[in-house]
Amino acid sequence: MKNLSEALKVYFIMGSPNCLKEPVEVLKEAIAGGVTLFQFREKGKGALTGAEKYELARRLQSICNEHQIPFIVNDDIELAIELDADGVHIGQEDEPVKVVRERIGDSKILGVSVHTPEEAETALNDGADYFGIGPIYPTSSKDDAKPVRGTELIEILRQQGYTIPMVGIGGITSENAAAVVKAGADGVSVITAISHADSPLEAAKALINSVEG
Ligand SMILES: Cc1ncc(COP(=O)(O)OP(=O)(O)O)c(N)n1
Ligand SMILES: Cc1ncsc1CCOP(=O)(O)O
Ligand SMILES: [Mg+2]
Repeated sequence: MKNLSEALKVYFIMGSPNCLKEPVEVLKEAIAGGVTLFQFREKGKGALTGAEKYELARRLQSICNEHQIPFIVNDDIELAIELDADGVHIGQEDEPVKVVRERIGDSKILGVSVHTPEEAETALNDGADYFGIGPIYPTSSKDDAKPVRGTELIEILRQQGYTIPMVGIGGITSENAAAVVKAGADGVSVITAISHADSPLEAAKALINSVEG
């Protein structure tokens, strides 16, 4: 894998509830458009469970593997271990960072959502490899999202000297992505901007262009 900061440039997150067409097609197009990292987040109304969830994860993972795109699993540590995924992403309401780091080992990527400088310090000390920060802008993809705070926390953490890779998340589009990177993020993570686009390929390309400036 290239370095993590590069891999976080355009981080596509998706599960079947986010897709207007076949998830496999959406992911293939997003990869053709240049996304650099993928998170399997099978969550929300109509989300698959059990064998169906496992099967979809496996199919999406094999597409990622074919294209050397790291495959990250959201929340479900069991699934990540079973699939030998490249990493996991957890939030403050998920299993503790320390426990997850022990379970997945040092060679896997561990992403953690942080909303305050205190959470950032703890997550870093407990083994996080990158921070997910948001919602930066209003989002309709997460019912229990915290209040929107713009790019403030990214700026604060960079001012405090944090060098850990960071991505912004929440309501990010090709129109506002550049501001997130300007604030100090290594990249942007998006669901809708790609999964609901008429052309996920063109949407991914536009995001890459905005992030690269
Ligand atoms: C890259 C990235 N950042 C933040 C999140 C949100 O994680 P979390 O707070 O655990 O919420 P859920 O996604 O589990 O609903 C993320 N998934 N990815
Ligand atoms: C998972 C998550 N965590 C904070 S906002 C969000 C949803 C991001 O989705 P979108 O890119 O569609 O706003
Ligand atoms: Mg979570």
